[in-house]
Amino acid sequence: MLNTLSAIWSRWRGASTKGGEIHGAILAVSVVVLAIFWKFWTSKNSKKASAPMPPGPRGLPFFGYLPFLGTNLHWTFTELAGLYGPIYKLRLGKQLCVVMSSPSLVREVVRDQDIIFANRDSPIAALAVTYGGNDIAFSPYGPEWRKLRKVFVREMLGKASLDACYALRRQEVKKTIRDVYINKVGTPIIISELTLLTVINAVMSMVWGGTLQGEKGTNIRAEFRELVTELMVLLGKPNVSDIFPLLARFDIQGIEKRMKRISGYCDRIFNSAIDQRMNLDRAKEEGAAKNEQKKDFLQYLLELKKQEDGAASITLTQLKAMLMDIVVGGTDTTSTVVEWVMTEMMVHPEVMKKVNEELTEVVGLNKAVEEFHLPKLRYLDAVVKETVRLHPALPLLVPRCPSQTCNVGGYTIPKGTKIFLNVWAIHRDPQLWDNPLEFRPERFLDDASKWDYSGNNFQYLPFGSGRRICAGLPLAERMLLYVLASFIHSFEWKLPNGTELELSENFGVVMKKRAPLVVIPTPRLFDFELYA
Ligand code: HEM
Repeated sequence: MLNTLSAIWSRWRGASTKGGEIHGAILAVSVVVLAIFWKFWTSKNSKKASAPMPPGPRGLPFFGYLPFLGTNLHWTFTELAGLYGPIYKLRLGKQLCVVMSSPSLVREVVRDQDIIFANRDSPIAALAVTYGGNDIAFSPYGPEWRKLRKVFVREMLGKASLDACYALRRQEVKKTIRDVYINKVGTPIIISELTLLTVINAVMSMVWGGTLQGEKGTNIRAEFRELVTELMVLLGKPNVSDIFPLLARFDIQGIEKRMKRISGYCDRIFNSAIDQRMNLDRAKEEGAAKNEQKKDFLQYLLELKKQEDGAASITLTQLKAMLMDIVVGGTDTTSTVVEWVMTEMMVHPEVMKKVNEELTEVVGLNKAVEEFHLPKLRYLDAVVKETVRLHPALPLLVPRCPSQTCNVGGYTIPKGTKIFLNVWAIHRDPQLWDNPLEFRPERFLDDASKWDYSGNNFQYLPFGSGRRICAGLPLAERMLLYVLASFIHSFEWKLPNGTELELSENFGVVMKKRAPLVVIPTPRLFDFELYA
């Protein structure tokens, strides 16, 4: 490079006459600046190249560490951190994985190098059910993902839109409470099933409001509950096709095939809802249908789809993939957290007592819970926060994948590595939390501003952090508290005689309780009109 510059310099000298000294000085300075830049750049790269790979277990040839993983991945990962430290690598078949479990490393990934790590390593099962990753959760980082996420977070889940569809959520929660009051008082109920159906009903109501009503609608919701349950199980299963891509075309476990079947079923329902909604809109334009007062998510999305050339316009496939994100991402997660909260309260009756007292004070025994009560339910909020500390619904978040080779914690992380952020371990780290295994909601009351779900405190990340933080957070927060507060305010919940409560976990894409919680409701409110 220096030779080339001196050649230009001598050619220029020959040609120049006046002002030669000034230009000469400029050129000399340029040479020095370029030389410094060159030195800096090469030394930076050589540092990068010399950074070692993280330590980690060797595993077996071909299989890597796969045979030793066990069923509870988050436990194995936490044990390995005890041996290798907060950042280590392991191979699962062909796939290189790096597991991190300290707030400072998480910070490097989701804050300092967020763009590099904003990609997903999408499993085949997820691609099969999200129209090839055309949704928000599994699409790669880029302009399309940014567009979808903006529509989702700002338009659909903005405050105005969530306020506008409160009536739809309320209607479904009330329906469940009425059903329990009429048909289930005194009988054992699997709380996760009751909650999942309530949340699916509420979410579907918000998604397509008035369409798909009546018996057809009821059947579809019941079927959806089963499909979502199966889908989550399949998503959480280690898939040979992901681990050994050469075998992917054989789909040995049949996971892809089953996912495609579920996806096909959902697609038919989405098409039917879209057709009905478009017919309704056409009728409205022609003046044949009454003006509807509530706008559901499908209407928002169809309006965006209509803006053929607009920067925010979306395709029909993207629209349906986003519906899938709401139905799948928003239902099982919420009902799982409700089950964990109820379980912890059963284990800690003194906590349940305090929640009841708060509800009596804030709402009153002569009224039903409304969403405007929620900000005042500070203790219940702390109970939920403590529950998701100990039982984060996604203990390893959704794995990320760097788009280029980079450096984290002084180690080289090659492009394409699958990154697990072990939030479960961070939430139970004794160096970060006093008596971490103790269930003590009060820890979240002391300094409420320090604890929220925004992902800015890297010690507490139940909804993730950074660009890929849960896109449904505003809705999740409302739905979680509203469903819980309504259930607890309306009924007293007791365990069937002789029940021995345990808190063991079942690892999956969403971490559930191994044995479902069974509880018996009795009415708590005096006025039976509140159940009507
Ligand atoms: C209690 C309920 C919920 C929990 C605990 C939860 C948790 C999470 C977590 C941990 C992530 C991964 C974040 C990361 O990688 O940093 C995530 C992503 C996501 N969640 Fe949620 N979620 C819940 C409810 C919802 C709801 C109600 C919706 C939709 C309405 C939703 C939609 C999504 C989407 C679309 C993503 C992917 C975001 C992206 O990749 O850009 N979630 N969620």
